[in-house]
Amino acid sequence: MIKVNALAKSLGADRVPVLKNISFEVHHGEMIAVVGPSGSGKSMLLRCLALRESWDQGTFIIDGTDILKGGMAGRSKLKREWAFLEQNPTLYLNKTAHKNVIIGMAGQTPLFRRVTGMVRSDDYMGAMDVLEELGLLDKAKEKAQNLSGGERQRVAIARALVHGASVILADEPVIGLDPHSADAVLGTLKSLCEKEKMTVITVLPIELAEKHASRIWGISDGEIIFDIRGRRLTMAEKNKL
Ligand SMILES: Nc1ncnc2c1ncn2[C@@H]1O[C@H](COP(=O)(O)OP(=O)(O)OP(=O)(O)O)[C@@H](O)[C@H]1O
Repeated sequence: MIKVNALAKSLGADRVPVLKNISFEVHHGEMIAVVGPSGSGKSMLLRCLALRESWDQGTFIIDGTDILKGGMAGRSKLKREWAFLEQNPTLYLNKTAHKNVIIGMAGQTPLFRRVTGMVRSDDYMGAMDVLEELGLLDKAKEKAQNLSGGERQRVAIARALVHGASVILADEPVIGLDPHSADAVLGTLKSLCEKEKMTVITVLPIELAEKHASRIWGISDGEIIFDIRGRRLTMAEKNKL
């Protein structure tokens, strides 16, 4: 279980509050969509959870371990097992989509294979399977620099899946995709949550959140103003955002 209590974050010399008193509990297998207007703090929330930003205050407990107070062990477990997909994912632009996914497996690949560049055939096929699942089979041999923003996002998702991430934090992972492809990618993530108990926390547009998420957080002005199970938002909830 992930438990956050009273997370607060402010920025700049004036310490402008960006996140205020954020508290929640998340169970394995949930797919949570974060919705809210531009500038409300959605990306900052994900960045804080990924430990890419320091916290001004708050507690962060994962499966009983206090991540902010527990020394390096908890932090390195998080860095190892959580994947953070930013709006512009970091890929090796001169390497193929498939190679970018394989690189995500480096931690599980014996050193001699990493040094020699040899890849086990089941690793190779595993990466191909995930690329196919995400609708990228025909792009597997394409260099990342020739992929669109949405395709790069999916390569980053594939890398996280192949790497065996238990938690995925994704900032608008289907931006730029046509509706059919967006549904397919989010459907894959949802079924991984349901079947493999993976946890996803992702910034999404409202209509995709309503369709795919098991839970929706509405964020406005740095606060979670509603926390509901996945369903269509009421007009009152939309008006609060
Ligand atoms: N590095 C920074 N320095 C100063 N202010 C920042 C910085 N990063 C974010 N902010 C401010 O923090 C607030 C929250 O930003 P954040 O990027 O989390 O919003 P968002 O909800 O993700 O917006 P969008 O939907 O447009 O991506 C905004 O007011 C933004 O201007």
